Amino acid sequence: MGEMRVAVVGAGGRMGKALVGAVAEASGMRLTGAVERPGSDALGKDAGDLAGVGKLDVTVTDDALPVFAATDAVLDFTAPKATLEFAELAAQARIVHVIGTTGWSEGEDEPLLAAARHARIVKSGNMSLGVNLLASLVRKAAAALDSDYDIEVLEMHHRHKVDAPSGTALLLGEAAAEGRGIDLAQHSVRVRDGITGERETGSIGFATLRGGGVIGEHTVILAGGGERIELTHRAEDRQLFARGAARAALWAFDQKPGFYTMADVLGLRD
Ligand SMILES: NC(=O)C1=CN([C@@H]2O[C@H](COP(=O)(O)OP(=O)(O)OC[C@H]3O[C@@H](n4cnc5c(N)ncnc54)[C@H](OP(=O)(O)O)[C@@H]3O)[C@@H](O)[C@H]2O)C=CC1
Ligand SMILES: O=C(O)C1=N[C@H](C(=O)O)C[C@H](O)C1
Repeated sequence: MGEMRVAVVGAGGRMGKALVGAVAEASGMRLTGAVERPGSDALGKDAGDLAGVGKLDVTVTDDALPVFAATDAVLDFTAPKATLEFAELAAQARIVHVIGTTGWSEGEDEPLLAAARHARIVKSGNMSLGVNLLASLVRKAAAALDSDYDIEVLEMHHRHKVDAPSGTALLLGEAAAEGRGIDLAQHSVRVRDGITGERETGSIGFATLRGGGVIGEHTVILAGGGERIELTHRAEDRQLFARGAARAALWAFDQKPGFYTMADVLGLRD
């Protein structure tokens, strides 16, 4: 194979710009398309200039169809509604669709399973090696410690983040639930307010902080009688996620159509 052709959707966003930078610096791929929504200020601009990495001769467009028809992979960190639309196009074009979008409501991402019959989808709430390794550690810790150890997931992000709990917090909560052999949806406590009553044994709690420019910080706490274990990841640069997405695209190119996660890409499935 020659260089892989890669397009970025949401190219004017925080992650979109980081993704354009990651594709530009990666070997084995080149940027061939950049998409934003109709009305965006980014339309008509050069994607490289917009990302601060110099001209790449790729103009940002709102017409996704021809972009998808002329690319091998799409990197998509946008919003759930947009990602579902892009998934249909990626399935029609039978290409790789790397999805970092978070903020999915219960069942909303199910159409992605149908799209994965034709596309190679890699979806994860966090594309970093560190968080996916952390998820393995959380699964092990939750399996090793019984429900005398209360599990809480704490996260902090920048003031612009629109969804909570973060995709990463949910991924870590899933890992804890898997370790415990329970269903997260049945045992999660996502908000506490007022007279909540005592903590229910075996529940998995979530707490959300928002402020400033924090890229992403997550701690899983296992609190027992007389001791507390805390497993923490701190992201210091968005490029971490963008490089992970580029790596996922290269990996997925050689796979059959299907639905994959970063644990598959990184060989971390236990
Ligand atoms: N999995 C991971 O590793 C990571 C995931 N994320 C997730 O990525 C997503 C984006 O985050 P972030 O970059 O900070 O957010 P931004 O709001 O900065 O970027 C999202 C971009 O997508 C654009 N967009 C929305 N709808 C469409 C559409 N229909 N067509 C084309 N473009 C569209 C937005 O345009 P406009 O602003 O004009 O609406 C915006 O430019 C979030 O869900 C976030 O949680 C973030 C970091 C890491
Ligand atoms: O919105 C963000 O910024 C991030 N979102 C992802 C999430 O919801 O977990 C990943 C990362 O923490 C940054």
